Amino acid sequence: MHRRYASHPNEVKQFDTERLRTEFQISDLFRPNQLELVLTHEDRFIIGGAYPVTEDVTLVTDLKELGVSFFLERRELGIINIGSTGSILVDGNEYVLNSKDCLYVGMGSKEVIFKSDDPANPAKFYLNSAPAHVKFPTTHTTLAEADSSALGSIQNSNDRTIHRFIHEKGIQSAQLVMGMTQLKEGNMWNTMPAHVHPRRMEAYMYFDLPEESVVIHLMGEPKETRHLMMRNEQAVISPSWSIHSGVGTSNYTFIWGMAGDNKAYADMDQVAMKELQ
Ligand SMILES: O=C(O)C(=O)C[C@H](O)C(=O)CO
Ligand SMILES: [Zn+2]
Repeated sequence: MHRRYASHPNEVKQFDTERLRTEFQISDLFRPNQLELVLTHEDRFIIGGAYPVTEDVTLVTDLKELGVSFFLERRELGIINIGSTGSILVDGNEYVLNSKDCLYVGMGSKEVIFKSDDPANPAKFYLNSAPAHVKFPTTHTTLAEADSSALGSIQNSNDRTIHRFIHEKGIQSAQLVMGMTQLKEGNMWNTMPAHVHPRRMEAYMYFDLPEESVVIHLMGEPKETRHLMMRNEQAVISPSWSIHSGVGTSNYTFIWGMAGDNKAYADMDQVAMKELQ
């Protein structure tokens, strides 16, 4: 498991591009037949990828890092499949996930195994995990069953659909909140006007982005913004004090995951456009 440390906004002001990428950007989440995990000290959130192609992938890590006897002993897990159909075995129970389905796995689940239906069209499982203090049932939600709403407009280049999977009024969790935003063709902006939520950290993972395209991700305090060039299937950590917004050279989809003091998706402190610098 890789590790990222928490940061102070005054320190981040001094970072050059390379340091910003080292601290906040996560590349190479999906390696064939591997599990990749990054633990950030921002709310001890874990961002990961499980990519079973010709072999199954099991949720295992160096447990010394977590101080427990199995991964989900004191944690919960959210999974969204960004590939083709696959399945997840949770303590022997099989859940079939089509593209863009979500599975929540509750605290206490001992064995989690990721499988692809077809090695020629493998599943790709994106993972978010947060510490948990209570067990909630393992729950599968399809994209059609998500709590979805339209946001933005073509005039503002941000006509998009927000799909909420794990949140206050959806799949129940201890603190994990997770969903996905799809931008319609010809729309490039996400989360502008920007916001912060000092109650929760957040991670974005951009995908469905053509190879030659980038998303210019904006982070930092509203009056001290920085940017990162994001490519397909890369994630970015957003500390609770940072905005998180982006503009692509084409449309794209991204998964957002949060952890912190509440699970209220709408609890955001909006930043007025004139405030941004
Ligand atoms: O496009 C958007 O706007 C988003 O998807 C916003 C994220 O869901 C978010 O930042 C939630 O706090
Ligand atoms: Zn946010």
